Amino acid sequence: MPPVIEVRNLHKRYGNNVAVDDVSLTVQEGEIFGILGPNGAGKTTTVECIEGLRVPDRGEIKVLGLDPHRDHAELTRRLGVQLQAGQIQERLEVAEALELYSSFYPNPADWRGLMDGLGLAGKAKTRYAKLSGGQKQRLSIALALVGSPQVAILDELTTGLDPQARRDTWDLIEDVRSRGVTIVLVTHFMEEAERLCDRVALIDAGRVVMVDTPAGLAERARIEQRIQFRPSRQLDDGLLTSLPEVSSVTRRGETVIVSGNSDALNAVTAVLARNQIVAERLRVEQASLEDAFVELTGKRPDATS
Ligand SMILES: Nc1ncnc2c1ncn2[C@@H]1O[C@H](COP(=O)(O)OP(=O)(O)OP(=O)(O)O)[C@@H](O)[C@H]1O
Repeated sequence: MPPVIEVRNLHKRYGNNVAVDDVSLTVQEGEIFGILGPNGAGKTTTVECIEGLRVPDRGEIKVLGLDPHRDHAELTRRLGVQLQAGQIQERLEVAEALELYSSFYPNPADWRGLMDGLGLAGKAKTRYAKLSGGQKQRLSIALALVGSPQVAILDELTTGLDPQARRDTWDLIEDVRSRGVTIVLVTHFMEEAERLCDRVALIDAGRVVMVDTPAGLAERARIEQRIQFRPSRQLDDGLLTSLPEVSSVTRRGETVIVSGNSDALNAVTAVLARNQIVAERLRVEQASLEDAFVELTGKRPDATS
């Protein structure tokens, strides 16, 4: 089956500023595909080129076999895009907005169901301008899905939502995917990517660093284990940093955090035993997507540029 989205050697600059240097990626039908990267990495520019909102300087893009720029009108009917603030009329009420946008599409979704699913039923008669930030966000998700798109592109899906609304939105996205919709998700939230995405492209400085499953990325970052404990008495970090199995030792308050390969736990406990130190509140964690992000880009996912 041909990929739903195919991006080859995308390059886009704004004046002298190269926003996207060389991005290639493919998204298969029915996937939830994540795009992760630090601030300014070129994620939004990449998806705006995919949506046909920006014209690439170089490279090729095909979405559902169409050219996003040349076939923009056709693609708009088949692609769901989250509208940004400013693109929705302030005076429209929630139900009016959903009804209006659903009328633009040949086979719209049940907009009342979307309104309920996104917890907006109580706000049906509220004007857009009077909604809270989280409610505006939920309406923008509903509007992205109201046309029953084959592909939905969601940029910063749950930014501004409280934890419960975020989880409800994840459930909704999984439900949408189970109906065969292909989803591209730009996100800063590692937990979101781990929970939802089948594959993730990690983008840094306008280039794709790696594409893999969230677990695959964590593994490829080669941080296999993280060990946390509180030593029962004073511990010289040098005892641990000198171990070949250990790559780093840091401290958070009284807690010692050791990263290392899969033999690190045995090596660390042996050293502690030799020095009559008990590892209290011992916890061993496998590497997360966040660890991989930091390892592969040298930046934190929530850092501002
Ligand atoms: N309209 C524009 N005009 C000029 N420069 C821009 C424009 N849009 C983005 N840029 C610049 O292009 C680069 C990539 O921006 P882009 O918004 O694509 O990154 P991003 O990964 O989505 O970042 P963020 O996570 O902060 O939203 C940045 O240096 C940004 O300042």
